[in-house]
Amino acid sequence: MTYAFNQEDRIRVAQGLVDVAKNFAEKGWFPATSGNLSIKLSGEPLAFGVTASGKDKENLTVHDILVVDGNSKAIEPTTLKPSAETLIHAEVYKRVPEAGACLHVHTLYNNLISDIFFEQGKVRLQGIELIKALNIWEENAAIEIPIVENYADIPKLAAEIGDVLDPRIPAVLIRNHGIYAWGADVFAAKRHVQAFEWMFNYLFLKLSYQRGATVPVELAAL
Ligand SMILES: CSCCC(=O)C(=O)COP(=O)(O)O
Ligand SMILES: [Zn+2]
Repeated sequence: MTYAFNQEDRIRVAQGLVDVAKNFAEKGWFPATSGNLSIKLSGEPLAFGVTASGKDKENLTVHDILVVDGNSKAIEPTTLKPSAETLIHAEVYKRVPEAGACLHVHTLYNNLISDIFFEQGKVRLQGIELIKALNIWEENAAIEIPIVENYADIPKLAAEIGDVLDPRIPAVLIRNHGIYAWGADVFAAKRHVQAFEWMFNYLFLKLSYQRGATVPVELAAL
């Protein structure tokens, strides 16, 4: 298969990744080099720009991005190694053809929620205004975000994510690991990550209050 992607498109993708990384880094969403990000290049066959493995995403530059194919193999000359979790991005793009960007962050609240609700296989959110950020507009809407085990075997983890994902819900949680969320473009994917993170913070604090916990002032002020 010949890959002849447009260099202007490549620049768009690399810059888009740097911009979204800056936004998430300001929120502290890339602890200890965790997280990875991708944006699809235009056209067929599947090719996407993805962050290189082990880079400090808090200081991401366009030199930390490489272009890979649907098998997660680099399709340009590079010394960079694609993210260890690139297969998950490829799986999302194969299962959700309309997805144009896929973003992964490890945060405290997505980890807590993924563990608390793991046995149920999903976490339900209902009646929260930010559900509308997912383009779901019905009154008192309820959504369920699937949760999968954190397999060390990445092909197995990617396949499991592909099996459980619900095309109506643009995210999957990995137990005690983080969230993968996607959207038609990087703007939508970023909005989805931000909405889920806010709702997980909300849910955790609400559960804590209901169970009689005294919530630290700095968290209560979020
Ligand atoms: C230090 S975090 C462990 C790996 C991980 O889960 C992650 O998101 C970052 O991996 P990458 O290869 O994309 O740097
Ligand atoms: Zn990760």
